[in-house]
Amino acid sequence: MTEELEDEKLLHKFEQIADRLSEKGYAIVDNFLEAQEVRNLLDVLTHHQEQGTFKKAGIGASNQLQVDKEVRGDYIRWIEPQNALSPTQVFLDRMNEVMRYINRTCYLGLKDYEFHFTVYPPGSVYQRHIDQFKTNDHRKLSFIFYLNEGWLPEHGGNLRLYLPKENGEEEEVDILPIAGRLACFRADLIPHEVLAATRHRYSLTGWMLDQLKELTFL
Ligand SMILES: O=C(O)CCC(=O)C(=O)O
Ligand SMILES: [Fe+2]
Repeated sequence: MTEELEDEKLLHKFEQIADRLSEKGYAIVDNFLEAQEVRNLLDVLTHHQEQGTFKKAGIGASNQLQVDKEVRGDYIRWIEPQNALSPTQVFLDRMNEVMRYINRTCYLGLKDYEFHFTVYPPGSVYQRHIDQFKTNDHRKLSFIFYLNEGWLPEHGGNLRLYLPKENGEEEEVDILPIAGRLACFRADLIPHEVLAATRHRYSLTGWMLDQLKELTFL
């Protein structure tokens, strides 16, 4: 593929994200990275797992950490951009481009982002929640990038969004966590949950913030 055509395709993906976010409050884009780039990210995740650096995820802001298996069963490892391995850097660079594009078109005033690697063991869930902390509302957009090759509907593990409708009811949207798929939604508006899967479910999860990360404790 020529470089120009590649740029055009990428721009189209950014447009899709921005348009769908402003129209519907969520967006799904497939093949957000090349298949090989997705595989490289899964290799990095596996490497971090072998290092034993994943931790059981908690609920709420870090200073009121609570670990509750019923509510949330995933394991996470935060990314430190300054120490990121090159496949992770490729992902972060792409997210940076997304952030700049969204800022030019959606005026959300995004200033920074934070991401972690995520593993849901078989049978684990994340019960219905929204991603904005009560004590810290700097998370504007939520992003999940899935790394699961050969994922089939019978494996379960959907991300289920509950979209508010005008009549006060909700519309459910189910999203399979397939390799190369990026899901994003308004962190302040859209309740969602992760359903149990029969396989390990791998992803990168993160947020775009309207404040620099090092200031979000303010
Ligand atoms: O993995 C997903 O599909 C969603 C994860 C999620 O909701 C969260 O980490 O807050
Ligand atoms: Fe969430």
